[in-house]
Amino acid sequence: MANYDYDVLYIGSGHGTFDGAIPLAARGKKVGVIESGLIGGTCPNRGCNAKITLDAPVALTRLTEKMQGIVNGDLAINWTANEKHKQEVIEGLPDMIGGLMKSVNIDIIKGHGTFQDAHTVVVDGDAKTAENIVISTGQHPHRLDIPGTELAHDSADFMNLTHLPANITIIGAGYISMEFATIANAAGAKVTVITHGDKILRKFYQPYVDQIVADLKSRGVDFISNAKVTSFEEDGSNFIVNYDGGQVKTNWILDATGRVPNVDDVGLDKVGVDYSEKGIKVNDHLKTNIDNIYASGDVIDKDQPKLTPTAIFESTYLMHTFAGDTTDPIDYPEIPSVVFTSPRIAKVGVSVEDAKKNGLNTKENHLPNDWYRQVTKEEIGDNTLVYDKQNHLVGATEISDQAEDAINALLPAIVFKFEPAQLERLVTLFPTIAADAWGQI
Ligand SMILES: Cc1cc2nc3c(=O)[nH]c(=O)nc-3n(C[C@H](O)[C@H](O)[C@H](O)COP(=O)(O)OP(=O)(O)OC[C@H]3O[C@@H](n4cnc5c(N)ncnc54)[C@H](O)[C@@H]3O)c2cc1C
Ligand SMILES: NC(=O)c1ccc[n+]([C@@H]2O[C@H](COP(=O)([O-])OP(=O)(O)OC[C@H]3O[C@@H](n4cnc5c(N)ncnc54)[C@H](O)[C@@H]3O)[C@@H](O)[C@H]2O)c1
Repeated sequence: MANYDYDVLYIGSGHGTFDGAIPLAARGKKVGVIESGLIGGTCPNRGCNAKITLDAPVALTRLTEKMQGIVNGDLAINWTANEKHKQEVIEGLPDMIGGLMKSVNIDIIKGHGTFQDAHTVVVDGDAKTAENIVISTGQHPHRLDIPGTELAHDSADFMNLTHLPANITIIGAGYISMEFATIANAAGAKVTVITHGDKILRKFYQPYVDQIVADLKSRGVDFISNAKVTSFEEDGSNFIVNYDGGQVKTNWILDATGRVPNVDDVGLDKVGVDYSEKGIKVNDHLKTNIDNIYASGDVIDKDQPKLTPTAIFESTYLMHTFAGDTTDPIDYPEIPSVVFTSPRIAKVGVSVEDAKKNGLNTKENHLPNDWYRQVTKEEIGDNTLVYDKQNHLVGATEISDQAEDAINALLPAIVFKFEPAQLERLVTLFPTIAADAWGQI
């Protein structure tokens, strides 16, 4: 067998890599990780962790708003202090993740990796060879191809703002648009959202999305729908967003029109790896069309949501493959997703739409009728539970302040198809959101 530098070499150090690479190296495999940016990739440095830190005061102000009269006094978010706190929370993460890698003798190779051949990746002129290579290069923000596109900013720029612009215009109607519209509005910015269709958060249950949009509108967020943005212009120190039906003057533009897989500049054509604009094509073993080259995380062209838990599941699956634990194909469980608006919308499993199409039973609950949600005077809250013909819970979606935790609590029953007798043995703490999600309260 050829003498390679590594058993497994990963390009990229995000969740698509490190959750699997660390236990793999701990089991004695020689592992290398190439990273051109911050160790840990998007989620810790400019994604989930940063975003949820900025969101925490939003959730707090929403709670105190509802409790006015019981607690007195308005709260205001100090943006500059919030951004600084976010930075304090995340700035140690690359060293922490890098430290975990080094503790199991993973070589961290700083620089941009490109394939030279199927077993060789070159980083700044240095060739690194490996028996197996995992492409885990993630995605980057999509930018509108219009005049003045360079005047807009992306999600990372938003989270690094040390001062909040008075007026922000957001293009797009997905996760980033809705989460950042919520955060910016709560911190005092005038927010306008421009969408090219009339569907917001199109992958989430629309009656719940409508409630989020109505709430944001009541808080002063403007929505301009069915608008094709045609250009951005400078207007002194401000900007103009031109669209087919008019224009918006603004201090700051966020282009939130999606993310694009990092498939360029990796040398994929050189080694003949198949890919498209949706990402790298893999089989049910996460293997590309080249025998020893795999892919993991957001860069894969897949039906599963491009989220951190999916990337963790894939890197863990590849760890078991490379360690020799399994030759089975990957078997994805139901993967939950949540949009961290305030309130949140979360979901897992069979959607309400599919349930209705397929004649499955659905049970709708209006949560403000539930005493536990009355504790915090929750006003916006609904969930729909979906049951199969044998009465197993197979899907759930919820809009509420703690929808993410409610869905997490229901997850085991959905993934493992718990029987009623098993449910009886699940004794949850009381009173808690997990108990409430099960209808035990
Ligand atoms: C604003 C935002 C908020 C998000 N919030 C959530 C959330 O709340 N929950 C959730 O589950 N998901 C969230 N996500 C998605 C989540 O961040 C991604 O699904 C996850 O980070 C994917 O991990 P990955 O390892 O596939 O890619 P990444 O984390 O993007 O890692 C890829 C790494 O590869 C490196 N790289 C690329 N090309 C090369 C090369 N040629 N050589 C060397 N290195 C290279 C990059 O520098 C990067 O560090 C969010 C994303 C964004 C942008
Ligand atoms: N809570 C979370 O888990 C979370 C939060 C943020 C981001 N993410 C991840 O990051 C990804 C990227 O987020 P995102 O919000 O940028 O993408 P998205 O795919 O959720 O939304 C993109 C939006 O841009 C619109 N759009 C696309 N092209 C356009 C055009 N030419 N003009 C106008 N609008 C256009 C789409 O219709 C859509 O509304 C998500 O898909 C998700 O995988 C997850």
